[in-house]
Amino acid sequence: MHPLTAGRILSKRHVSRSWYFHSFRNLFTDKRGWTISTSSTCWCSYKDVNRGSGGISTCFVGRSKSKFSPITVNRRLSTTGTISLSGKNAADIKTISGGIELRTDNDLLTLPFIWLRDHCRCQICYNYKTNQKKVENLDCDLSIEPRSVEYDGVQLSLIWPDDHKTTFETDWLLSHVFHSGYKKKVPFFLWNKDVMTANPPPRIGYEDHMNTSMALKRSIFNILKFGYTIVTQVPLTIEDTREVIEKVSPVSRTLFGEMWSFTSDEARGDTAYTNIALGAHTDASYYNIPAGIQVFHCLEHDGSGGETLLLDGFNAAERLQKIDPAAFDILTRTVIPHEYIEPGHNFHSLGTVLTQHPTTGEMLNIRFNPYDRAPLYTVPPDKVQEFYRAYQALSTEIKNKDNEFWIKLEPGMVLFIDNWRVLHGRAAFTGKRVITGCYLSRDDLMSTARVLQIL
Ligand SMILES: C[N+](C)(C)CCCC[C@H](N)C(=O)O
Ligand SMILES: O=C(O)CCC(=O)C(=O)O
Repeated sequence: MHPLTAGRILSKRHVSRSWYFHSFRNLFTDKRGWTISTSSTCWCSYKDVNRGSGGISTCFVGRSKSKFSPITVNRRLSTTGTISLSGKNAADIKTISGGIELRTDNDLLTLPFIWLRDHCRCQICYNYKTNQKKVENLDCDLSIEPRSVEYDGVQLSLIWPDDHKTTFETDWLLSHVFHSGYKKKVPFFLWNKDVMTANPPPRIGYEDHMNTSMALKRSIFNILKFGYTIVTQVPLTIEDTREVIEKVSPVSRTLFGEMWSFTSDEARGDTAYTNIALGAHTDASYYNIPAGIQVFHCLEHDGSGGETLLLDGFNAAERLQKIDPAAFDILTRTVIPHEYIEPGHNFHSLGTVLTQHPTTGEMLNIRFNPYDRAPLYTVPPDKVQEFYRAYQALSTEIKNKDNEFWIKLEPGMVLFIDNWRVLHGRAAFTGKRVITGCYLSRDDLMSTARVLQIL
C-alpha cells in the first residue's frame, strides 16, 4: 500500500480550499523521508481534525491505520469563496460549476477543475524523463477549486488552495481535453470504386521507402488516410519483404507464425490455402484484438485470375448509418463470436461487427468475416432476426459492386492493408501463385506514426 494512501479516513468536507496544506509538505519530506512532496489535498490522509482557535488546527496524518502522528496545520479561511480570474485574456475564461470554460480562437473548452488538477504537468507532478505521472491523485478532492486562474491567451495558470501552481499551454489543452471540435491530424479519405479509381494513393518505390523518411512517412500516411498503401519494386524474397515491412512496424506472431507464405496446397485448414474466390472480409476476426495490418506480397503467379479486391469498410459502415441507422446501431451493440479451428488451434473471439471511437463516434474497427463466424450463442432468440437483418444490410453495402476496387498484385508490389478498416478478397485463380506476408499490430503502426510525427 502506498504510505500516503493508507488510513484514508477523512471525509471530504475537511479537504477543501479553506485548508492550507503547505506545512504538510515539509513534514512529509523532512521527518518521514517520503519522496512525495506535492502537499496537495490529493496526497494527504487525515484521521481527525480538531478546530483550534486563532486559525490553528491539529490533525493526524497516518502512514497506516494503526500509526498516526499529530501535526499542526495552519488553517486559512477562505475570504470570499470566489475564484479570482486574471490575465491579459481573462475575458476568455468563465467559471462554471466545477470548472471553467475557456474560449480559444475556434473552440470553447470545458475544463473541470478535478481534470486540471489531475493533469498538472509541473516537475513535482510529472516525470519528464519517463513521461509518466509521478502522483496517482487518487485521493484528490472531487470538488477541488483553484484560488485563482490566469489566462494570457497562450498559457492557463491555476493556483490551488495549497499554493501548488499548474500551468497549461492552450495547444496542449486543445489536443488532450475532451471536446467536440477535436480534429484528426490524418482524416479518413472514404472511398468507393469511382473515388478510389480517380484518387489512388501514390505508390512508393522500394529504394525511397527504405532510405528516406519522407517516403516512409508517405507509406504510413497512406495507410492512415486511404486504409492501404503499396510499395513497388521490392525484391522477390521473404527477407526483403520483411525489411520493407519492418520499416513500418515489427512483425506480429500469430497462429500463422511471423512471415508466412501460402499457396493453393491446402497446407492449412483455411480456404486461403485453395484457389477459390474469397469474398470481401477482414482477417483475424477470431482474435479478440484483430490484427491491425495485413501485408501481402505476391512472389510468383504463372496463371490467370487471383486479382485482389479492396473495399473501404468505413465507407460501407457510414453509408449504412445513413440509410439504415437502426441496423448500424445493432451492429455496434451486438457482440458476436468468431472462431478458427484446425488441429492444434482453437481461437475464439467476442466482439461487435462495428466499433466506433468512444469519444468521436468515428469508425474505429469493422470485423466482417462471414466465413469465420462461430455459432451465434451471444444473441437471445428474440433478437436473432433483427441481428441477421442488420448483418445482411451491411453485407448488401459490402457486396455492392460500386464499392469494389480491384487490383492485380504483381511480383514486387507489397500491399499493406488496414485490417481494421479495409476489407480484402480475391478472385479464383489458376496456376502456381505464392503470396508472402504477415500481420502487424495496429498499436505498433500508430506508435511509428507518432514517432514520425504523422499523428
Ligand atoms: C493470410 N494467411 C494466409 C496466412 C492466413 C489466412 C487466414 C484467413 C482467415 N480466414 C482469416 O480471416 O484470418
Ligand atoms: O490470396 C489472396 O490474395 C488473399 C487471401 C486472403 O484473403 C487471406 O489470406 O485472408
